Amino acid sequence: MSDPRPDSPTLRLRRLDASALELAELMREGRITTLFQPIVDPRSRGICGYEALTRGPSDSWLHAPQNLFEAARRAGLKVELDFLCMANAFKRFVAARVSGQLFINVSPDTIYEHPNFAQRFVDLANNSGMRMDRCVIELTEESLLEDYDRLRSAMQRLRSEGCAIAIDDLGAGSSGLRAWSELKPDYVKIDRYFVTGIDADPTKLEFVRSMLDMGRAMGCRVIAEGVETERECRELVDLGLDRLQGHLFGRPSANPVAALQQVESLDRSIVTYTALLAEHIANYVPPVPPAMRVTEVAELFRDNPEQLTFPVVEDGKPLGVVRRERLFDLLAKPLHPEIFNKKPVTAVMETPTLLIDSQLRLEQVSRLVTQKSRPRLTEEFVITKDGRYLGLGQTIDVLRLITEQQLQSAKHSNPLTLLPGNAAVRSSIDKLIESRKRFIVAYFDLDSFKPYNDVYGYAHGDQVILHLAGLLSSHFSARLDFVGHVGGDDFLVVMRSADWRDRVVNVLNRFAETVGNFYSPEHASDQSITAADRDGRQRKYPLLTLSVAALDSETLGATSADAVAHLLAHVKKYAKQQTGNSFVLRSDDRIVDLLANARRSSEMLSMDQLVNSA
Ligand SMILES: Nc1nc2c(ncn2[C@@H]2O[C@H](COP(=O)(O)OP(=O)(O)OP(=O)(O)O)[C@@H](O)[C@H]2O)c(=O)[nH]1
Repeated sequence: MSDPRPDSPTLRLRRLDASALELAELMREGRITTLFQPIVDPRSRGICGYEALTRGPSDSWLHAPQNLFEAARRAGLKVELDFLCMANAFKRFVAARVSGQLFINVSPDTIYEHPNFAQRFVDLANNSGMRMDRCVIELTEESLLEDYDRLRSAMQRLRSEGCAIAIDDLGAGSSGLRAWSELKPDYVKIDRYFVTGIDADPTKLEFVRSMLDMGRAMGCRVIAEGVETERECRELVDLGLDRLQGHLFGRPSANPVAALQQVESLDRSIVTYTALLAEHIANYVPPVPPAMRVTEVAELFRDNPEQLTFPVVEDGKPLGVVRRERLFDLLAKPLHPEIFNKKPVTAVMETPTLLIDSQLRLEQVSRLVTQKSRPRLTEEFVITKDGRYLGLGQTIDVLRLITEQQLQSAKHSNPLTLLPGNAAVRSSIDKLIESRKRFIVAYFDLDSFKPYNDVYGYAHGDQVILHLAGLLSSHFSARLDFVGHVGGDDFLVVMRSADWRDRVVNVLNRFAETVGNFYSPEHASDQSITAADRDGRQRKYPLLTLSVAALDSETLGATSADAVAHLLAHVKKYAKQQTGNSFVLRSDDRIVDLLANARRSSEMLSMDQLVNSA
């Protein structure tokens, strides 16, 4: 019986059989298209590579890669199709002259079936002028088989040529973790299932976090694919993903895009990156061999009007650089073309030249490149990885990234204490609520700070604020807790340490012990100062104390940082009404006075009482 549905299995099988001929024809005619989708480094906010994706002719049923490869498998043409795709991708990528790596899909079946896969891969790359150390082989997890010895030896050979290895779609099949442990890839790509909607799904978040932890432990970079929304991107950047890929950054296109369009979540991410490294600014410029003649290099410069520098590289080792301006100045002199044109480029290259290791931090790079008496912003230098040429860097990029990073952290931090400000605290609370993590948030506020400022002046007031900031930073865990300075004498601490109560009490005790240091001996012995109140009347004020108002997220029911702030305002009012150092917590529907608790039997006030009293 025929099945009339257009997507029915019967129709699909019939089409597959009929398409064997069509496939053989389009392979013969080379009517296979390669598209390139950018892969982004969130640290440098730039494109660092592209995945090559194959498509059949757009007017054919074989346009979709799934149909194309399935038809090839049934027709026994899978291996040949794979090699055709590789050759196509190499050719188009080299012709596009973009920088970065090329991620190229290889099915492990092809490696098993072809007796000498590695050699054929190397030959194809060499024939297209594609450097092996720019290639990343993506092995699809679904088809990873048990013959790891075979796979490993092919990968070893390719690695020795400089090629990197990635495991694709991690989490989609069942063999990914074993492949990860057996093959020790340079990259793993997390299946898009875990990425889609990660911002609203705590389980997916935990999965990705664990994969990232494993990646860190194994020295392997983790890529998230299928990133489509700003919210997903923000979540992934905050988690610390090494690479991102998806429609948000660019759809697959025949001409690889050289620059990333603006992505708000990347620009606005408040991330304290460990370090920006030289590798983040390396821009791959095809090098020239030392034997290339000066006249040919001059021709290259003419063909590439934007190019200011070409590296001279032999077997991966940088020998020097040749610069446009100097070369043309030289050739402009009488008789010089005749003298130099036929000479190899080594006769005119700049050597020794500055070589920067890819792992140097940008601050160190900046020091090295600006050491010259008159550093030029557009001057390029060579970046190496393990002594081999990786790309060129520009002084202006070093300075741009350092400045951007400084602006980012300045924008989000308090200018006096340099602690994160409101935006960062809110985002940390929102994130904990979204991931349903328990936390205690506490407001620290100085009591009667205005009179202190009036008597001692702003500069002394600043010293007290800095002292309190120091106490908070040193008493809370940098890993689990988050100390923010939300303005004036107000601090917010988001606590996840189990011993949070002790930590708060210790801050209060330490503050009480040290506050006398900020007063004159008379005021300290008097335990008070005299200042005008808000109505202009002189009155006595005790030495500075702290009010701490805290909320337990378990009993909150709050769905956002705004709601938390609203609830906290009530608790703060109650804390402010207590004399001396105070520490109150809203837990369930009650306000618990924790300091009073420590001294005498628990004193509790229901929320109704509190709201009525406020
Ligand atoms: N020295 C200094 N003072 C500041 C800074 N920012 C705000 N202030 C002052 O801090 C005081 C804060 O005002 P309030 O919160 O009403 O002061 P308070 O007297 O502690 O009032 P309560 O919190 O109700 O006890 C004001 O006098 C502000 O001018 C700052 O960066 N440095």
